[in-house]
Amino acid sequence: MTESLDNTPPAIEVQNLSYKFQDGSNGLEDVLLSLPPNSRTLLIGANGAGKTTLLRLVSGKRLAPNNTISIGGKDPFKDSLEGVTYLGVEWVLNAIVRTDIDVPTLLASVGGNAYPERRDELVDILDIDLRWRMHAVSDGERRRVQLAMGLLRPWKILLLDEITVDLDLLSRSNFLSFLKRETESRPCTIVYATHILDNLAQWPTHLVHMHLGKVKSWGPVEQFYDQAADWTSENSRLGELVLKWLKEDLDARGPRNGRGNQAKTYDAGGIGGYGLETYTKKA
Ligand SMILES: Nc1ncnc2c1ncn2[C@@H]1O[C@H](COP(=O)(O)OP(=O)(O)OP(=O)(O)O)[C@@H](O)[C@H]1O
Repeated sequence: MTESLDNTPPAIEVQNLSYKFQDGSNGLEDVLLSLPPNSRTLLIGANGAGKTTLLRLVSGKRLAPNNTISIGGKDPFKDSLEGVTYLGVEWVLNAIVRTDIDVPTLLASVGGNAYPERRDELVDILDIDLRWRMHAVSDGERRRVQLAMGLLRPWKILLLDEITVDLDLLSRSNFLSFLKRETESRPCTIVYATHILDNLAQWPTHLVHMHLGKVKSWGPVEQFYDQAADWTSENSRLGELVLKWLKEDLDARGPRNGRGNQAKTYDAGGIGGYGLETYTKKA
């Protein structure tokens, strides 16, 4: 049965969520989260921390144990919720956006004509040329069309699994501003897993820090920024916080393949400066 989230505040509640993959390995361990309606959450963690696993479970694409995930009071897997949009790798790889097809046809195929104002706004914000043919566009242009397709229907929950890597800085900034306006103007909630923190410091309302399938810390962003009050700018504050988390996580995880030298961290001279020239090995 497909249910709609129309009359429910889009809160995401996760309780005692543990998940094992088919091969028996641990995916998630005892995850607890409570993300309020209209929040914008950044999901932070090193490669392999469990971000995609969590997003796929929350989206209802994978079956989670009973009573562990609730979206607006409903189970996203059992109720196959309408209004939950998950944009991740499978969606990015969809072959249709590489065929010789024009943009208006593509947008119409995902319901664009039912939401003409949203369609036109997205075309504008993502700077899409309606004359493009999809087999002959750049990766970033293709991604912009895909984003317009993915965001067209007015979702209530948006789960983004790093899908902005191909966007130039201005397109990404416009896209993130659009998402922020959405959460400020209608009942909807966003969780965004990303490694790219440029110009993101003002964006999130909440942070979730994952490591080895566990949520190490989560909460309103102010809580974390308070801990980092002495950092100079907003951007370096978020960047430095995440760099600190990832270094701690690497230390906690320990060496791979039984070799000590692979788990060392390198001081890049501060994230704000992108000090690639000043790498110094730490013990
Ligand atoms: N189907 C699977 N079976 C077994 N292990 C898996 C499976 N899918 C993922 N994993 C493992 O689960 C862990 C978490 O993977 P996941 O894709 O959730 O990480 P992530 O935080 O999204 O990483 P990234 O930042 O690289 O996208 C990884 O160690 C991965 O190897």
